[in-house]
Amino acid sequence: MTEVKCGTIEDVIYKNKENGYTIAVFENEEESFTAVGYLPFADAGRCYELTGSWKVHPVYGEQFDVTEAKEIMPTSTKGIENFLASGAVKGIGKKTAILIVKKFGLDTLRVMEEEPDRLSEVEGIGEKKASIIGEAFKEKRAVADVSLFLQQFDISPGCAIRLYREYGEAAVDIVTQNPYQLVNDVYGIGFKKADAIAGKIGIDKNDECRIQSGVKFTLNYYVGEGHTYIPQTLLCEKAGQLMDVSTESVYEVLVGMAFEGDIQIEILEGQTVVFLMPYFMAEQNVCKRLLAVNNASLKVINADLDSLIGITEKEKNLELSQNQKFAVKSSLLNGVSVITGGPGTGKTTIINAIMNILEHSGMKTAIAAPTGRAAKRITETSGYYASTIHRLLEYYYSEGEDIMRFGKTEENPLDYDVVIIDEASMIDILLMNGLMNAIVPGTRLIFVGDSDQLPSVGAGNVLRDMIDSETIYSVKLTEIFRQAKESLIVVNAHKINKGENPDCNEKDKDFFFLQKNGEKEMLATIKDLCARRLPAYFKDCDSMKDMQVLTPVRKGMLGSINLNKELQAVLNPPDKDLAEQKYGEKTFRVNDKVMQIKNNYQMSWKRLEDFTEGQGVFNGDVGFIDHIDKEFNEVVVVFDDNKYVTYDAAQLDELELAYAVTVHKSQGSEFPIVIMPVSWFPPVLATRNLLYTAVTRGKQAVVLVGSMNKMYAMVENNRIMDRYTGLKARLKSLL
Ligand SMILES: Nc1ncnc2c1ncn2[C@@H]1O[C@H](COP(=O)(O)OP(=O)(O)OP(=O)(O)O)[C@@H](O)[C@H]1O
Repeated sequence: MTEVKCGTIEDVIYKNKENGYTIAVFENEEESFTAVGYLPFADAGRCYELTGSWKVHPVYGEQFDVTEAKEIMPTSTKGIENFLASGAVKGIGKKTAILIVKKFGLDTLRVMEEEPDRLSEVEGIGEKKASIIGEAFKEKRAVADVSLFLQQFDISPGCAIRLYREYGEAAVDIVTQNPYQLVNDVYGIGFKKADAIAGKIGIDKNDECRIQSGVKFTLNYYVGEGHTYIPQTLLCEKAGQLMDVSTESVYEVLVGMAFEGDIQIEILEGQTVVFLMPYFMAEQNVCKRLLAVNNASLKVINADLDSLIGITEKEKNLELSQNQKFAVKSSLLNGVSVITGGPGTGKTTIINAIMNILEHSGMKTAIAAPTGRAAKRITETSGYYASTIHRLLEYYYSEGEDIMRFGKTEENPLDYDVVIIDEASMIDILLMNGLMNAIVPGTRLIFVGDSDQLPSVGAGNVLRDMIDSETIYSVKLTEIFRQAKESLIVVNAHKINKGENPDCNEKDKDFFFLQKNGEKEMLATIKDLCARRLPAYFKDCDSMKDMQVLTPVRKGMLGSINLNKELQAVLNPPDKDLAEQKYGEKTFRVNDKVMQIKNNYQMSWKRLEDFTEGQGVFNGDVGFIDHIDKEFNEVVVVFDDNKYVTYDAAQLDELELAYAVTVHKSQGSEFPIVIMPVSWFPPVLATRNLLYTAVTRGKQAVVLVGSMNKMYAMVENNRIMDRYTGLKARLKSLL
C-alpha cells in the first residue's frame, strides 16, 4: 500500500552518486526506519517527503521502498542546522551552520532565500561569501525541483545540476519537449539516455528528431574514434541498428539533414560519404589553405643557405648529416614542409639549426606544439620559447556563443615569417583548421613530428595525410646519432617500429622487462615498483611526478581505472590530515595526481605568484590536488606553471586520477620513468604502434611488466587502425 512519510536522514548507508540510488536511515518524531530508492542529494541532516510502500528484504528485514522522493526544508532549528551542516549549500560547513542558525534561528532559510545580504551579519561571513551562499541556496532550491521532476527519467542529481546550469528554469520543458536536444547541450547525456527519456514520454521510434539525433550520435561516435567521415552505407546500417529502424528511414532523414546544413554528403574517391559539417568544412579549408601557403612566393633569405648552415654548425658545434642539411634547406625553400623521424634522429637538433639560421636572417619565427607539456619540453630542450598552438592562436572563450574561439583568424592573422609546429602527429583536423585560418600565404610553415606515433586523439590523420598525399614536401630522418644509440629506449623504439623484438635487461641500460604471470602478479609488481623499488633505485626521482604508469586500456584489472585506485592506495593512502571528496566511485584526496579529461575553455585558472588569471584547462592536463575546501565542496588542483583551478562538486566528472593513464592520453608527454603492463589486451589496441608510442614516452627508464610473448605479439601486430579521413584525397585532387 502506498504511503507518504516525512523524515530526516540520520545516516546514509549507501549512495550511488551517479544515479542517486540510496539506502538511508530516516528519523521522524515517531520512528526510525530504513528507506531505499532514488533520493537526490541524500546526506545526513536533509529532510524528505517520501512516497512508497513497505517491503521485506530477505536479509535486512522491513524497508521503505521509495517511488518518489521530494526534498523538503527542515522546520526546527536543530533540523536547519543539520541541513546546513550536511554540505547541502556551497559555502557552509559545520561551524558556519551553527553560527548562522544561532543568529537567525527559525528564520534562517527565509533570510537565505530573500535577504542573503544579511548573512554578512554572521561572524566570519563577508559580503562576497554571503552572496555566494545566497546564489548557491537559490540554485539548490531550483535544482531540487528540477531533480525531483527528472527522477522519473532516471536522471542523476549531478546531471540535473548540469541541466539546470544549461537551461535554467526551462530545463523541465526542454526535457519533455525534445529530450534529444540534451545530447548536443549537456555533457553526460548521450543519445541512449535521451532515447530512454523519449521512450518514457512516448516519442515514436520513427520520429524525425529521434533519427536525426541517432545519426548525429553515430557520426559523433565515429569522430570520437578519429574518423572525419563515414561511408553512407555504413552510417545507415549502424544508425539503423542503434535505433532499431530501417536503413531506408535513416537514408530519408539524411537528405533533410544535409539540406539543413548539419551534415555534408559527398562523393569521395568514388564512394558516397557523410561528414558532420564542421569536419567537412575543416578538411576543405585546410586543404585549400595548405596549397595556397605551399604555392605562395616567400620572403627571400638574403644569404646563401649553405653558408648559413655552415655558420650554424660552427656556432652549435655540430656537423649536420646530409639528410639533416637537406631537411633544413627544404624547410626554408618551401611554403609548407614536413620533417619526420623517430626518437634520436635529430628533430630537435634541426629545429635548433633552423631557428639559428632564421635569427641570422632576421626572420620573425614562432614555435608551437599541440599540448602544453610538449611546448614546455621544446622550450626546455631547445632553449627557444614554444607555446601551445591554442595560445599562439590566442584562444578565448566566447561567453555569448558558449564556444571557444581563436583571436588569430583570416582577418587578424599571425604575424610571423616562419611558424614551426612540433609534435605535429598530434594535430587533429579542427586544430589544424584554426591554425591554417591564421597563416597568410608567404609564411613558411614547418611541421616536425613522428608519423609513426599513434595519430591525434581528435579526428583526422593530418600529418600522415600530408605526407601520403605527396603534395607537401616531406623529409624522413632515419639515422640514429651516437649519443642516442646509447639508449636502449631509442634503439628498441626503432626496432619495434621495424617489427623487430626489443632487447631487454642489459646491464646499465634503460629498458627493462619483468616477466610476471597472471594479471594479479603484474598488478602487485607495478604497485611495488612505484611505491618501493623504483624510488629506491632512482634516488632523484619523485614517485608522483617522475614516474608514469601507462596502459593500453581503461577497463579491467590492468586498466587505468583500476590501476589508479590501486596506486592511489599505495602512493597517497587515506590519512586523517588529507581531506577527501567523493565523486561517484572516485575518491579525490589532497596530493592526488589528477588529469583533466575534456577541453574546458571556460574554466578559470589563477597563478598565485604573479596574480595572472586566464581561462582554459585542456584534455590531458595533469596536476596535483592542492587542497579540498569541505565548506565549499571544492577541489583545488595545481597544474603545470602553477596554475590553480577550482572544481566544484558538479565539475568533478571532468577530473580523473592520473597515477595511470592510457597510452593514447600520454601522447606528446614525456616522463623520466615509464612503467607499462603487458598482458592480453584487445588486438585493436595491443598494436606495434601503441607499444612504440608508450616506449618513446620514457626518457630515463622504461619498465615493462608482464608476458614477454605478449610483447612480441604486440610487435607483430602491425594493424594500424585506418581512419576515414579525406585530407589526403583532397590534397591530391586539388593538385
Ligand atoms: N648531426 C649530428 N651529429 C651528432 N649528433 C647529433 C646530430 N644530430 C643529432 N645528434 C644528437 O642525437 C641525439 C638526438 O637528437 P635530437 O634530440 O635532436 O633528436 P629527436 O629526434 O628530437 O629525439 P626525440 O624525439 O627523442 O626528442 C642528441 O643527443 C643530439 O645531440
